[in-house]
Amino acid sequence: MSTRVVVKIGSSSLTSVEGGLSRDAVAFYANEIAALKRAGCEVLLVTSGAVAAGFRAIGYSFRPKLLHEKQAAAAVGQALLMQSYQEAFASHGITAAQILLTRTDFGNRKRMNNAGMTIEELLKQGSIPIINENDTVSIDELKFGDNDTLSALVANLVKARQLLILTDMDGLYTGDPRKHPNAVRFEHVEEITEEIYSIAGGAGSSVGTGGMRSKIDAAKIATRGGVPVFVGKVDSTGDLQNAVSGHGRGTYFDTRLHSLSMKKQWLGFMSTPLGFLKVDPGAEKALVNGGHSLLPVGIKVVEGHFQTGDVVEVLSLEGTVLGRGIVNYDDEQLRRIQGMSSSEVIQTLDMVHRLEVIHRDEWITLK
Ligand SMILES: Nc1ncnc2c1ncn2[C@@H]1O[C@H](COP(=O)(O)OP(=O)(O)O)[C@@H](O)[C@H]1O
Ligand SMILES: N[C@@H](CCC(=O)OP(=O)(O)O)C(=O)O
Repeated sequence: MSTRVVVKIGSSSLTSVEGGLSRDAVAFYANEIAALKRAGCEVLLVTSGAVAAGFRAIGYSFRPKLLHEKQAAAAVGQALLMQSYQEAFASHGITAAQILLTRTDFGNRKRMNNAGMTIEELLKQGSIPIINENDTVSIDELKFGDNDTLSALVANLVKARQLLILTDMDGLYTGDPRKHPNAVRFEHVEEITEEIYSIAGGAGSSVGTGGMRSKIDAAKIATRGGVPVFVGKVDSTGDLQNAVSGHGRGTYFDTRLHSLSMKKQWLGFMSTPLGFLKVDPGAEKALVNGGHSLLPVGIKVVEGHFQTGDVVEVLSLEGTVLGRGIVNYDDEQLRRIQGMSSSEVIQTLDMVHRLEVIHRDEWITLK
């Protein structure tokens, strides 16, 4: 069986000193990926670089800061980026395919399955799927924000054997090495704890977005879905193969012993919550530590408009996200019964299908 890997290349690894797209960098990564394919791997590429490739061509002298300028630059740059990849891969006899996705594509199972089937066919034909965020339509809640999260969702979708997030830093350090020269690198991270989050900072360069923090977010999504992750640097011939075989210059994140089902992955990382519930400490404990369902009695605040069967996010009274679940009531019913005991609920509503607001089987803890 061939090894299926997802490689994510960030803007910081693709830009020249002047801030534009580096064709040499594109050619280098195409060489590395072609070598991997020759060694029997199926490779998917998630790449940033559209803004970098397009901002000069559209007429800006600097990388734009405003959202609509970035989107316009990305629209010009995406075509140039693909042209570069197409040329680079063609020299290895590999056909490049473009796939543009947004967060809502993952929130909708049909669209997600369609993306999955297209990718499978491309891989079967030996092409390389090249994926970027669809910047034209991606704003605010539609946005992944950075391609790290996108790469993790893609890795889970295609059940990759490994996700390799390539960046300008050779892994996760105990602090951002740009600010803390004595910081030490982690070779392995077994579990992504609060402490790991606290040491991961934002983007180090003017071209990257999200920094190490968004890579940790991505590693969490992928490892919970059963895909191990490498975050590090690939800048010499053979580095990518070394990274795949466990000898890369970077940090390896291990998978959780029990990975989440696709249903729970969807619930936790791909769905779009239509409402928010704030719960008291008793309900928080029951949901997060006790493995229990959420009952009306623990609900303090109901926000948003949702129907039975929609996804809602549950927060503590202080606003910490505890998790997500599929709700058994619409928002109007829930406003009437919030804080009530089960017997009060039965007296209040004409018909009660299920007493639990969220059943434990339809819940994922995110805290
Ligand atoms: N604890 C840390 N360890 C390593 N790098 C860190 C850390 N905290 C923040 N960073 C920064 O994250 C940057 C990589 O993220 P980013 O600039 O978004 O790159 P990319 O464009 O590849 O996604 C590094 O250049 C580094 O300055
Ligand atoms: N979709 C945007 C990239 C967003 C971005 O900068 O991501 P990254 O460099 O991976 O942190 C582009 O192609 O320019």
